[in-house]
Amino acid sequence: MNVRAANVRAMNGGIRNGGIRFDGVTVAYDATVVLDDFDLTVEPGEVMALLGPSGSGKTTALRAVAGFVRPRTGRVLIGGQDVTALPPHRRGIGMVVQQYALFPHMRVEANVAFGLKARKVPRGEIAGRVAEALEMTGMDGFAERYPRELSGGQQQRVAIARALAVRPGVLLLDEPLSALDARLRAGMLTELARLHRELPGLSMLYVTHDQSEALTLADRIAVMDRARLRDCGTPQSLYRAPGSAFTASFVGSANLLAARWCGEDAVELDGGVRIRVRGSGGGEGEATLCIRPHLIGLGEPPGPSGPPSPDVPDMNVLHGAVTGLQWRGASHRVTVSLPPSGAELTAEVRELSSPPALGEKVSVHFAAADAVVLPPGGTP
Ligand SMILES: Nc1ncnc2c1ncn2[C@@H]1O[C@H](COP(=O)(O)OP(=O)(O)OP(=O)(O)O)[C@@H](O)[C@H]1O
Repeated sequence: MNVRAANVRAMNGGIRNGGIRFDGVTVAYDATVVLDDFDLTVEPGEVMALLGPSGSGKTTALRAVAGFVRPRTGRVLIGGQDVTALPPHRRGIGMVVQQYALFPHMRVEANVAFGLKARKVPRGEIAGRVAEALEMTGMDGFAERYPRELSGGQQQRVAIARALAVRPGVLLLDEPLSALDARLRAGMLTELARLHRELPGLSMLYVTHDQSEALTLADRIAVMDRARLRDCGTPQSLYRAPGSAFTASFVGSANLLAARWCGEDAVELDGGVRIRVRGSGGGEGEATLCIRPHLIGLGEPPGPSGPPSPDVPDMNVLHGAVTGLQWRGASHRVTVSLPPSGAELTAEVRELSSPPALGEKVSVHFAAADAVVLPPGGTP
């Protein structure tokens, strides 16, 4: 067995108590409730992303697991054990925050050893555990450096090594990549995905407001809004069938239009434009129509047997004028204003060789199956 495989095995052997449960957790500062009756379960070995706008309570939820804030009511369980009253160092967690938080006066190896010493790991074991954690994060060879002698990405790897050295059952990550530039971020995301594969027992709770990080890494995403859990599901399920306009706009980009039911499988936009929608059974009254930009085509839809035809069943064809055009390298984003209401739809299409001009009249099309109806509210 090579050194790396041996390290991975040793670390896996040390990971025991994965899994997190928030059981009705409320956190308040004076009269302000910042986490409100929060229930969420992270299974052993699962990566759960906490996604939501600034101030929605993501970091507070993480700090409640770490033991840095005390819930006013409710319990936090790690590996099935109620840890609500335990101090942070007895919870079996590792934590990585945005700003690395390495001790500047200590070499890398001392930084990584810090948590082991604090936990009174026997001296003879520490060097091996430090080497193991540095190897896991690709930082072997940097043990003698000071943090100031490392790049931002390298410092964050050391921070991850430090968190892993204690062989936690739970790894808490608070926007760990947000201080890095885009290229480094992509590399670190791949690294974290690899760690997740190599340490299948390790649960991760990952706070981010970057949905691409959540979509890439998470097994499930918990969407938070104003101190509450809004939605929770796999990235695919939240993307394809979001429960609300809020979730739709946070997980992927979405066209959200105010609409009203007008039949079993149709809604009407302001001004009477009728849209065939997914499913049947319908509803009543106000609704929000959600269509993902990449599911909208520009021009008339292709016909079933070659020539274009607007009569393809279950295809919506709308006509409007171009109000926005963005080139994004591999794609164009074309925004079209629909008369008479002026509601706007944005289509993301493969790069166009001759894009339409602003003001030009165009058609757009999308399948009924791609038009999802959500509860009302949340439209711009
Ligand atoms: N120590 C504190 N005292 C008072 N209010 C606090 C304290 N810490 C956080 N808050 C408030 O709690 C709310 C939730 O903060 P939290 O940091 O959990 O949000 P967040 O979703 O992580 O936001 P961001 O994405 O900006 O980090 C905010 O309104 C914040 O101002």
